[in-house]
Amino acid sequence: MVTIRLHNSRTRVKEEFVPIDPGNVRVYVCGPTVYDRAHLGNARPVVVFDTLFRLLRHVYGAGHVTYVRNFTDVDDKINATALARKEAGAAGSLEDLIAERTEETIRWYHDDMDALGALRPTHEPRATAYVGQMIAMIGALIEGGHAYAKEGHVLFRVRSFAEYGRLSGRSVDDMIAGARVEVAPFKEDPMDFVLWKPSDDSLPGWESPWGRGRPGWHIECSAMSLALLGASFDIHGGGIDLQFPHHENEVAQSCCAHPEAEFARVWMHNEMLQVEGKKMSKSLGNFFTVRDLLEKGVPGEVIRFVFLGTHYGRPMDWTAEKAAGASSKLDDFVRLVAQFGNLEKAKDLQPDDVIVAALADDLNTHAALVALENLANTARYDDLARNLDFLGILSFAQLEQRIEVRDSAMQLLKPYAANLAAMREAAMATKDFAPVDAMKAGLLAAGVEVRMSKAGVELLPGPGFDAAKLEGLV
Ligand SMILES: Nc1ncnc2c1ncn2[C@@H]1O[C@H](COP(=O)(O)OP(=O)(O)OP(=O)(O)O)[C@@H](O)[C@H]1O
Ligand SMILES: [Zn+2]
Repeated sequence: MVTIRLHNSRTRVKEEFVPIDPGNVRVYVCGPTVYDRAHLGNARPVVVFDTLFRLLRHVYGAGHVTYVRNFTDVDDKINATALARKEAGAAGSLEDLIAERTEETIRWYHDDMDALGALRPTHEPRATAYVGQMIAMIGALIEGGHAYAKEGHVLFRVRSFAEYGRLSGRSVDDMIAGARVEVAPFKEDPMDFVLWKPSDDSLPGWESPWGRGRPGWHIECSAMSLALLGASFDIHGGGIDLQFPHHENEVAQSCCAHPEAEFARVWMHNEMLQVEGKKMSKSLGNFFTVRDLLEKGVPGEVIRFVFLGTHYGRPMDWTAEKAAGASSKLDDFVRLVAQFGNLEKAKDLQPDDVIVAALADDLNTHAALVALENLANTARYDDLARNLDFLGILSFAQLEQRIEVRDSAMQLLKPYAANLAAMREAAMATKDFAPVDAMKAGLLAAGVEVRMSKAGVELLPGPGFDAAKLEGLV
C-alpha cells in the first residue's frame, strides 16, 4: 500500500498518515458561507482538498473515503445581504429572501467548482439542517461547565479548556493582548466566544432552551462533523485564515463535549491565494470571482492546473502569464493524446506511480505536474490521458469531447488547407503573395494554427479556434 505523509498543522511535522479505520477514511473541510459568488481564493481549498480526496480514494478505494464539506447557510453576512435586498424593494419575506439567496449561491458554487474538476464531496450538509444537533452540543457544554448562558447568549468559557491555543500555537494571554476580541457585558472573559445568540423577530431563529436564537459560526462545524463523521475522525482541512479563531474554537467545543475522543487527528491548512502580497478577500475588495475568469474564457482546467503548480502550503499569486503557460501546455497534451493516444486503453491503466508518490508526499502537486509532463515527453500518451483524469485536470469525458471537437475542426479545415496550398502554388508563379498572406491572416484570426513547409500546408485548430470566423475566407 502507498504510504501517505501529510504535514499536520497540529503537531507541526510531516507524519505518516494512519487512518483510524482504513475501511472509512473521514475528512471534514470547512465550506463556504453562501451569500455571494466564490472568489478565486475560495477555490483554492476546493482544489487542494479535492486532490487529497482523489488520492485517498485511490489508496483506500473510492467507497472507503467519506468527505464532508459544509455549507454555512445561517450567518449574519447572509442576513445582511437579504436585508439589503428587502430594503431595495425585493418582494417576499426576509426568510424567503434568505432562502432564495442561499439556494442561488449554492447552485453557483456547484457550477463553479464543477468547472474546476472538483468531485462533489460525499456529504454537503447545510448548517440549518443541524441546528438541533448544535443545541444538543451546546447543552452538553453548559452541563460540563464549559459554557454559560447569559442574556439570551451562550458563551464558551475559554479558560475551561487548558489546551486552548494549542492548534494555532498561541497562549490565551497573548491572544487577549493581540486579538480584536469583543468585550461584551454578557461575557465573563473577553476571550469567550459565542455559541448561541438571540434573534429578534426580523432575523432567522430557532427555539432553544435559551430563547429564540441562532447558532454562532464555530459550533456549526463541530456539530456537523460529529453527526456525519463521529467524535474522532482523520483529517480536518481549511484555509490557514481559519486556523484561528475558527478551528481553535472547533477544537475547544468538540474536545470539551467529547473528552473521550480526539476530534481531528490531522489538521491541514492551505495557504492563501494572494493579490500583490495580500490575501484575496471580500473584505479587502481585491478579488475576482471564479465565474469572472470562466466568462473571460479561462477554462476551469487552466485554473486547476495553475493551482496545482504551487504547493498548498505556500502562498501563491494568480497571474495571466501562469494562465497562458498552463493553457498552452494543456493544448499540447490534448493534441498529443488526440494524435497518438487511445482513450479506451487509457481507461484501463492505473495512475502513474510517480504521480501517486508525489501526491502521497504531502500533496506535492508541483512534482505531480512535472511527472505528467514527463509522460508526454517520453511518449506515454495513454498514461498522460489516464493521469490528466486522475488529477482532475481533464476527465476522460472532457478529453473525449476535446478530441471530438478537434477532429471535426480538422475535418472542417481540410478544404482550407488545400486551398491555401493551391494559392501558394499560384503565388510562386505570379510572385504576388498578398492573397496568401491575407488568407493566412484570416485563418490566424479564426484561431487556426498555420504550418507551412516544403512538405505542404497543415492547419490545426488552436486554443481560440472559432469556426464562425472561417466564413468568407475561401
Ligand atoms: N485568498 C484565499 N486563498 C485561499 N483560501 C481562501 C482565501 N480566502 C478564503 N479562503 C478559504 O475559502 C474557504 C471559504 O471561506 P469563507 O466562506 O469563510 O470565505 P469568505 O468569508 O467568503 O472569504 P473572505 O475571506 O474573502 O471574506 C475557507 O476555507 C477559507 O479558508
Ligand atoms: Zn469550520
